[in-house]
Amino acid sequence: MTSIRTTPPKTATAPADGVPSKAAPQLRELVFGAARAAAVRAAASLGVADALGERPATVAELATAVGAEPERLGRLLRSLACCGVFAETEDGRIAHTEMSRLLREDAPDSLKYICLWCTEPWTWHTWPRLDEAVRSDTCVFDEIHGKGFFTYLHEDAPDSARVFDKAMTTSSRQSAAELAAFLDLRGAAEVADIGGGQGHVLASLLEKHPALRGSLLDLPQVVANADPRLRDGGPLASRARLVPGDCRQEIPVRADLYIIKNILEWDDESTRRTLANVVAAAPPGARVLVIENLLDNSPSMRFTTAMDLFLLLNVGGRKHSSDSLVTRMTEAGLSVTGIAPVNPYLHAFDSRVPG
Ligand SMILES: C[S@@+](CC[C@H](N)C(=O)[O-])C[C@H]1O[C@@H](n2cnc3c(N)ncnc32)[C@H](O)[C@@H]1O
Repeated sequence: MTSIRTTPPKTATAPADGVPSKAAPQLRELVFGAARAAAVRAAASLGVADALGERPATVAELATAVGAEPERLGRLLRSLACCGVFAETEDGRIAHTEMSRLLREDAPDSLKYICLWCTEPWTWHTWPRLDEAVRSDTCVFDEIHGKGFFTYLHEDAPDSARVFDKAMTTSSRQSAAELAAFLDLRGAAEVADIGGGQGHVLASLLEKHPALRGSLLDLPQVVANADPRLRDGGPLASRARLVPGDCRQEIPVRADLYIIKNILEWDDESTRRTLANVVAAAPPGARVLVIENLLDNSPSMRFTTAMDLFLLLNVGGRKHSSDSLVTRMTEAGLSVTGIAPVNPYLHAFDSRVPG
């Protein structure tokens, strides 16, 4: 962010040539964003999209299928249809749209768990304290719960932890194939995915490169539910090592390539310690690939800037710009050798450990 205008132009909200300004209705809609998010969450929790097939259904049929009160379900669906999530046919039935299909659990590109994760109960306690987070340097989530986000998830909110892991697996699954296609792994025999979630990215890489071996490091409760392909008895188990741990404490893994994808989004001290631990564990010349959605160069600034605030609240973290990531990697002693898009939303920062 380079500059912020402090005095808006006088014409900012004035009607132009008799055309009523859209500013007031737009602002009213904006402050009702919570109603939109809650409506998507309710539809996902009720399983409405899963209950609706390719043939349009009446609200009554859907209400029976999901165990809802028909008149109220109709109100929920009307509100969603206004935004393009479901549509009402001329004879008053409910039909799928491109967006409502994404709420189906069995959709190949399903966003069901991402929608649930972004609207989990704890989010509704943290958003009202955004002004506090902006005013101070405290982490709102830690203040409310007296413990860090991941500790809270695993100690106090196991259902939310499961939603989070499924959401991460969904987004990994969607980017894993692109990452496997993007990555040139010539010369790499050992890869380590740090904070690799349930291991979808690692499994995709091991499947694509039959001689490659790999380690998955994540929190113990996450690694315990790793992708079955990587676990004992799984087809990739003989080439996979599961490493439960805390990457801010230690990274007990030697590899030629370290992948750090969507991890360096927490507080700066955690980022500093994680990168320092990678540098300490890696052999000289090892490759370190940091993969992130950026605040610059993003085709979805509305999503990325919202996620930036979400991270500020729950982990005292942030989304990065190219410059801020390069600065942190360089400060850790890494030589950044290139930045390339993996897909329109993700960028890979390639670097080497000195030596
Ligand atoms: C945003 S997710 C990213 C997961 C995966 N890399 C991906 O891109 O899909 C963050 C991951 O960091 C893990 N994590 C959080 N704190 C950690 C820690 N201290 N040590 C290791 N992993 C951690 C979480 O369990 C989660 O899997």
